Amino acid sequence: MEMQMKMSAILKQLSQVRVLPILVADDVQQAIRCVATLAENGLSAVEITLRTPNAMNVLAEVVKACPEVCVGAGTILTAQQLIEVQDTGAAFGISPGITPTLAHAAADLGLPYFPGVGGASDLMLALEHGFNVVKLFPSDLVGSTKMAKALGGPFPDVRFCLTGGVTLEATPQLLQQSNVLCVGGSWMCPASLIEANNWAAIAKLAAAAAIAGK
Ligand SMILES: O=C(O)C(=O)C[C@H](O)[C@H](O)COP(=O)(O)O
Repeated sequence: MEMQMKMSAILKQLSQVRVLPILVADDVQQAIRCVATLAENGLSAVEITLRTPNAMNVLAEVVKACPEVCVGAGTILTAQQLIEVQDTGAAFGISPGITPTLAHAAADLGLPYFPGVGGASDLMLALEHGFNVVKLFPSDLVGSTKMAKALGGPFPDVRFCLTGGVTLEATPQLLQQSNVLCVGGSWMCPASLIEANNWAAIAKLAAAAAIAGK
């Protein structure tokens, strides 16, 4: 599928679910079980961070095991990681920030990509490379909806995924800001519950998050 079509499909999905769970996992079976639990409870898109030694393998196996889920990769810090992410068949990539190298590489690869921004200069770099949907990170520290609203003045066509410090309680209000596409967060799949294989607890957190996104 051509990049623009892939991107449109992802944006449509994110605009429907509006809450993107962020998973840190190193064990393939736990990650598959976690992503399946999130999806069964209404969260049909997920970001798997590349923060653990086995994360790229986890990503590849989740992509294979959960074809009904829109699986993306997070914490992309290098162009090499972007290439590896595309090879896994992941739907999209996300970074906590933006560099010219990453922006060039993502544009060249044609992988749907959401760079991270913390302010206007980052956003201008993203726009130079054609990226107008970005992750605002760390959202709570750089002003959350106030920042998104302020950036909406000079950049009216940009939409944000607010990530970093987002909570269940804050979600409905954050999603009311008109240029916020979605929020991301790790609260519905905390490491302690994954370690404990407590899928029932994750199911409850996911269901509540899905409702908050409606
Ligand atoms: O590693 C990355 O690139 C990330 O994706 C960072 C995450 O977005 C945040 O760490 C999630 O923030 P919390 O919901 O506050 O845990």
